[in-house]
Amino acid sequence: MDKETISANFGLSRTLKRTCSASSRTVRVVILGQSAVGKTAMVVRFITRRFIGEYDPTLETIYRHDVSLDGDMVHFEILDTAGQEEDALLIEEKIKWGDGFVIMYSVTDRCSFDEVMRLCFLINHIRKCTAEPPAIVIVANKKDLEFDRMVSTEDGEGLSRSLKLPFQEISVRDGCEETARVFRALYGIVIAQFDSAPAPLRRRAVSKLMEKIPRINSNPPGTPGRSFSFSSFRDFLPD
Ligand SMILES: Nc1nc2c(ncn2[C@@H]2O[C@H](COP(=O)(O)OP(=O)(O)OP(=O)(O)O)[C@@H](O)[C@H]2O)c(=O)[nH]1
Repeated sequence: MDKETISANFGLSRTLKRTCSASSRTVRVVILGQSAVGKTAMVVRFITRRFIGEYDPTLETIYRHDVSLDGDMVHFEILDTAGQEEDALLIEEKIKWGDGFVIMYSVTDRCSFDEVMRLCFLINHIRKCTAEPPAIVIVANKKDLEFDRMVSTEDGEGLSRSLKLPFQEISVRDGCEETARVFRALYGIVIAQFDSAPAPLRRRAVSKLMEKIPRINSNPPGTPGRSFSFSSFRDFLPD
């Protein structure tokens, strides 16, 4: 890692800057999508700026990562889900926990695209009592694999229009900035909602189940602002 800090300047608008207080804010993000669409690769890219080719199928993990956004510190807690069919109660707990959601599919996998709609309805169903619609960004990954493409950009844009949700097509492998833009977009929506929601609706869900998910700190205690290298990242992984 050539930079000491991951201090992405996300170019937040002046309006958004005004709505963020100078103190740090915690934003919880849940990454959803079928297995092998690139969820872990995206989170690791965002945190380390590196693309790491192979992972074991995800053990659910919450990554904690502090980022400076135009002078404001944002404490991200990012839940990288396992991408496999799971028990309805577990998924419900995770959806209640999140402030914002990335629903990812791969342009090389039509089934993963079809899954987006289901996940979106699920989030909307579980979060239906909140004042604002849930903060969701749809992400199409692996656009570098043009020859294997099974889902066109137009398909993605059409889905985004019908669900009225922001959409980005990216390659986690090729684009570090594209990956950061996903988190910037989601952060913008979440913060705008935080600032407009009445205090009782801002209360966060706390559950025993969520406490059991292992945490990885990208900025280990004692080294504030330092990003972790891939080797230290592995050191943080649970056995
Ligand atoms: N070509 C290409 N491969 C990618 C890209 N993003 C991820 N991959 C690869 O896709 C495979 C799956 O990536 P993961 O990040 O493990 O996918 P996941 O969605 O977390 O999978 P689960 O943990 O099973 O839910 C890995 O081999 C990655 O290297 C991309 O943008 N382009």
